[in-house]
Amino acid sequence: MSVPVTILCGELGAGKTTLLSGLLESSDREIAVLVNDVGAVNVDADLVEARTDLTTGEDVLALENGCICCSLGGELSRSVIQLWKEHDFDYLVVEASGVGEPEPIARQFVRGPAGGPYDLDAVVTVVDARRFYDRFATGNAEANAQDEQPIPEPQGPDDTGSRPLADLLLEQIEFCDLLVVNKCDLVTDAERDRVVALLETLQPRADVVTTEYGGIDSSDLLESERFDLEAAADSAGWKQAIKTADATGAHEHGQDAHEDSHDGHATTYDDHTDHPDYPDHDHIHPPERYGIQIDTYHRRRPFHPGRFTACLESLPDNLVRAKGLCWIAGREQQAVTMSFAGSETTLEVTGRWIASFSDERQEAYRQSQPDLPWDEEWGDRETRLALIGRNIEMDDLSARLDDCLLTESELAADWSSFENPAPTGMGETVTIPDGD
Ligand SMILES: Nc1nc2c(ncn2[C@@H]2O[C@H](COP(=O)(O)OP(=O)(O)OP(=O)(O)O)[C@@H](O)[C@H]2O)c(=O)[nH]1
Repeated sequence: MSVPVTILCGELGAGKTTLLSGLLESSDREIAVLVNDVGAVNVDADLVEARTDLTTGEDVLALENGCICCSLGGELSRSVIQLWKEHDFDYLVVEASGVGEPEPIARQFVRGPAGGPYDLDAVVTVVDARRFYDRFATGNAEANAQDEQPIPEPQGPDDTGSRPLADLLLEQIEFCDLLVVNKCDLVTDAERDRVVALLETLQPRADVVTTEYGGIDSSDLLESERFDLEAAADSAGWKQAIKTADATGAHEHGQDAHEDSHDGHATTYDDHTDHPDYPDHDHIHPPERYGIQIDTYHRRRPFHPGRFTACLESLPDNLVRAKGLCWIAGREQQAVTMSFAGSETTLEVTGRWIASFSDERQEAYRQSQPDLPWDEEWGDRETRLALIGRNIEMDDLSARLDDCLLTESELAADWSSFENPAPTGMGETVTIPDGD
């Protein structure tokens, strides 16, 4: 029988080890733990080893050579298979380092060799409620006054740096089955509720529990059978927002790309009203009183590279998350993914526009994707962004983005003559700091 696995993720210091230690103490199962920490000294392994009820002395296996996701192909699989062969246990918890992406780890247990002896049960992300609130949920001062909540004191710079770890934190939130909102002793009830509402927007599929010092019932965490790879990979709030916009016809099939289109589709959730396009869950959506909004921005006209990157340097404070594909003039081949997570923005080449391939290949791709929207002149090139914010003027943001689109005369100009900081090679990433 395969051994169930829980992957435990979360920011550095969010409380993963605290939660795990409590779990090892309270559970009567034989739990093996795989810890991956960054840094030379593996503090967590020592701590967890001291508490684990396995007795061989090798119960906690540490992947010390850097990051779990970099050593994934080989070391992780080898380690867990070796663990399985040499020890007797009935559950495995993988504590990912605070800088590990959960998806590649999860894939190892689904499609990799570790998928044989193991069965991935759930991906759990621990969130530090205080830090999350201060970073993402405060909104503007006016909004806080409306909510009659004191404006929290700034916490000062994070010892881990706020980015790209903020981006990674959102990815950990966007790819998980259970969110544990820890350190609730450090927030007020109202702050905690806002954090929960925002998390439910960012990851509508996950269950959310709130804890202090990781105090969670082991049955909530182990053998929950929550994991579903495809659903997890597809369930991020921003992806759902883009899908919803598509489903509600916000798409312009074959529209003249020279014509400005304003098809942004804004959603502010009503209390107790289920979103029509989140099929697989039944919890209440982020209520309107928290002022959380989701919008999509879709245009079939390229951005001017200079104006667009300047705009990304000063995105509104209340924008929590933005992600999606961008069409940037001068990058006619590259489909660029823009990702904003609270402070900085990254632009990464994540693919090629189908329209940049030979006619033959275009035809083959289009046949395999008959629903792909296609413009006579520009093909599949387009910008399609999901925007998630709190008390934010989405129309103003859309107008600011529109100002970055090429003007009529720029459309007719030589786009390669524009100064262009956007990345060029596949996988290449450019980080644009917040200039404010
Ligand atoms: N106030 C408060 N402190 C907590 C809570 N949970 C954990 N801590 C403290 O936060 C610090 C970090 O907790 P850890 O459990 O080591 O966090 P971690 O996520 O394992 O950290 P890394 O291994 O560095 O990624 C420790 O000092 C804990 O005692 C909580 O609910 N409230």
